[in-house]
Amino acid sequence: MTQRIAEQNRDRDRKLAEIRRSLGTNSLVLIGLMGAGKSAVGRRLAASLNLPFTDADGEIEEAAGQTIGEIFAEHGEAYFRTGERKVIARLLENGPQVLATGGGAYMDPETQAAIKEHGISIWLKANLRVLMKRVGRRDNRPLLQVDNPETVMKKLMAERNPVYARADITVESRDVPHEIMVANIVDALSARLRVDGPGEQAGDAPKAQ
Ligand SMILES: Nc1ncnc2c1ncn2[C@@H]1O[C@H](COP(=O)(O)OP(=O)(O)OP(=O)(O)O)[C@@H](O)[C@H]1O
Ligand SMILES: O=C(O)C1=C[C@@H](O)[C@@H](O)[C@H](O)C1
Ligand SMILES: [Mg+2]
Repeated sequence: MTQRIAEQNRDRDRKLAEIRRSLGTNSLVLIGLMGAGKSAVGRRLAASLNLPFTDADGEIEEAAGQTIGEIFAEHGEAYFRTGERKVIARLLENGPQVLATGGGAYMDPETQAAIKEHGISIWLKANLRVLMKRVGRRDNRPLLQVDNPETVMKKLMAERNPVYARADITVESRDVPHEIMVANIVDALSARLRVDGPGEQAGDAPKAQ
């Protein structure tokens, strides 16, 4: 039994090292709807890979000196999207890292192209029930500050899921411990590496070291 656990640990460490090596200067970029777990799971994924973690929403707030709610209220969504595009383009220069994007970021064609060039995109795909349960915990998401947030979420799912589906990797975001989500992402990345080889993971930046 102890031997089996030791073997599993070795297998996991081997996968983590392979992923880390294959990235070169590219980033692992988490995309998906509000509540998918990009921030919470991304932070733990970065820790497992011994990589820096960056949260685009946090960086936007820092650059603006305002919360996302304040930016939406004072300047509107279009202004937020322009800032988001610029901040993510800048952050993508800082790989290797795990980068959690805001829910709408991947909908922007320029951002999508930049992610393709500098990273591996990972869609955390969750169903409506899971998302609504999670976003109910906080009121920091301006798009959901409406009378019927579930109607908005359904509309966003219909609009965005076909676009998120272009991601390099899709991982189902379920109500399981965050560490299980990390293991699922590591397995998906590792499987993709085996299919594509270490040199085919993302855009033009150097991959293997
Ligand atoms: N696998 C999971 N199981 C249970 N709860 C989770 C899981 N993943 C995330 N959560 C919880 O759901 C909530 C929302 O997650 P998180 O903030 O990471 O979402 P997000 O994708 O970053 O959303 P946003 O686009 O709004 O930033 C958090 O309280 C988080 O701890
Ligand atoms: O899904 C969205 O459009 C958003 C998600 C959040 O991460 C924030 O980026 C902001 O609240 C907008
Ligand atoms: Mg987040």
